[in-house]
Amino acid sequence: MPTHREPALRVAGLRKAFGDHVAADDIQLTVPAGSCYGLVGPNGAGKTTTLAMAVGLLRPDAGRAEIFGVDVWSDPVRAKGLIGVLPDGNAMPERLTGREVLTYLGLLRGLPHEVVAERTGDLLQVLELDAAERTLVIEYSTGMRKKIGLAVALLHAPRLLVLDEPFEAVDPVSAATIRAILRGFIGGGGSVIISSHVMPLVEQICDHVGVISDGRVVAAGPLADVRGAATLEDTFVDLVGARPRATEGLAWLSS
Ligand SMILES: Nc1ncnc2c1ncn2[C@@H]1O[C@H](COP(=O)(O)OP(=O)(O)OP(=O)(O)O)[C@@H](O)[C@H]1O
Repeated sequence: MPTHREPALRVAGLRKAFGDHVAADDIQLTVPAGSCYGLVGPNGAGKTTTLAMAVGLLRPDAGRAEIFGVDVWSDPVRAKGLIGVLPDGNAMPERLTGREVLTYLGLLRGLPHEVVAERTGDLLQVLELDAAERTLVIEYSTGMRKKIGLAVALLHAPRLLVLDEPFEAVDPVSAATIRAILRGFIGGGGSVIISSHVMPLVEQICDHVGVISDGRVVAAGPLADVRGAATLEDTFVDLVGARPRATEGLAWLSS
């Protein structure tokens, strides 16, 4: 039986290879309940692969993942009921309006009609998607897609939000709205994991951080412990190895 003392997410020994390429290798992460956890790493480091395995979207070659103590792979229905996921790429019904998407997915999750209607109205308003009431998702901008994805993730009032690049392609005003929603969610007892490349943002909203490089966790823990006296950006570059490329190779750019 899960208890409040269980971590929001615990993964151990997670591994995934695509052909010869090991995208995630022996990943260990613990996300304390009530925390905002930033998963950072360079392009192709394995963040999306790790999160997809952690939430039951991608079957690992080895290892386990637990949400509040519930095993994602042996008890998927219970585990998935505890989480709201904003996946990378975000596939969703496209020929529906935002309101229709939320209504459809809310009813599919078994929420009562009046609850779906109330929450849908609230989410569209708070995320400022209500002005695009007649717009189909297929016509949404990338930032609007992130926002409707976040609304879908929040709709069933999960205990843990897992958000892959929630701020990518989102304008500063919408980013501030999303940050406020996440703060409110954590203030209400929720837990959040976000993957991001934007270190100042992770530093601003996260209290824990995990750094992934080449499919491995190279640092993890409370933000203050991981970054020490430096900025997260500097720590990150130190940990993953700065690889500045000589610009002489682009000499043709100089006039
Ligand atoms: N379905 C797949 N088939 C083959 N290779 C894959 C697949 N998914 C991911 N990979 C590879 O696994 C590695 C890790 O990818 P992943 O998307 O997890 O990285 P990431 O840290 O999320 O990167 P980014 O920040 O660029 O989104 C990359 O080398 C990627 O090319």
